Amino acid sequence: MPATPIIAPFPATRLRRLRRTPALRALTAERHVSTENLIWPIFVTEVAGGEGEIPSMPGVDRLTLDGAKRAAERAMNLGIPAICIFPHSDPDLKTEGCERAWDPENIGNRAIRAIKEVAPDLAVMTDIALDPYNINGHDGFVRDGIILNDETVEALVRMALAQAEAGADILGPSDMMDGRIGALRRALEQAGHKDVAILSYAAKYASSFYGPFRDAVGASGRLVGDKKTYQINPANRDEALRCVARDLAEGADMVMVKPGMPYLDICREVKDQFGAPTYAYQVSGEYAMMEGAIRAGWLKREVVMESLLSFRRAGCDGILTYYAPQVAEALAQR
Ligand SMILES: NCc1[nH]cc(CCC(=O)O)c1CC(=O)O
Repeated sequence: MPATPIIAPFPATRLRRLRRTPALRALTAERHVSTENLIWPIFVTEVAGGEGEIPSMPGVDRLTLDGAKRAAERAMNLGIPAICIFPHSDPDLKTEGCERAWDPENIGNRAIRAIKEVAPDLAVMTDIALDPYNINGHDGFVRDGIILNDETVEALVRMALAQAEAGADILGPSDMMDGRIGALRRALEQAGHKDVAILSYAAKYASSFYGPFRDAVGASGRLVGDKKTYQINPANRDEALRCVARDLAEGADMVMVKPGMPYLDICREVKDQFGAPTYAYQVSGEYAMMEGAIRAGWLKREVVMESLLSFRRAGCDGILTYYAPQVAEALAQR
């Protein structure tokens, strides 16, 4: 933007001139959403009968391993560049020690390999946090009600190495422990995974908008307490910027703001201050709000594209959204 926008007084300036026809509006559109901007989060289950629609996320299914392969093929055919895997793990195999988190045969790692088989060019992103494998639903180890930082970071490193070994392209640490990015980056270098990217959930807030996601991965009933001792207070902006600065300094390649729509100010600020590849996560609760209202007939489906444009306007390079395949299909039909 020029420092002083030049604007002649009315009637020389009539801003409506450029809004008059679709062609003029297209010519003057400042931002676009394209398929290349999308990352598609999917839920993969290993529980027999665990597949099917997630009640609080109508239109989103938990997938079997075969379903995940089909989703990957669909993403590839649509031109969606990346898919992000969230495991719905067997509740009987969740433990306090979270050992399954770094098991090469856990459902997340099996899904990475299965997807790479059918869609080798699709970027596969993962989630790094202990919650899918933790008996108490937290992202870190719990001792006497306290979430342990340093012990958790060691486990996250093991988890990350297993994911890199399985073929992940982008690792997504979503745990909010301190020092994890540096520890992950060092371990990846040492293990020869020099080109595995880290998309840090750098500005991740302690949000109630994650509710439907916790239903989807089967963590809702388990979570003891809340995540406020590690995720950011929604009141804070400076702290989020310090988190992003810290994660970039420790070796993150890309950064994320999460949730999305209630935190657009943070997206803009992060992009302006750091100029790094910046992503927003349009989380499960945002999906549920829009989809619920659309299905009730209270909002039109156009709100989806409008919401995605808001991220582009706020400076995001891409968006993790459950709407990715739908939006890609709509864009392909234009
Ligand atoms: N590590 C957990 C994780 N990874 C992504 C999400 C939320 C995604 C969504 O709501 O769509 C969460 C939930 C949480 O922190 O409790």
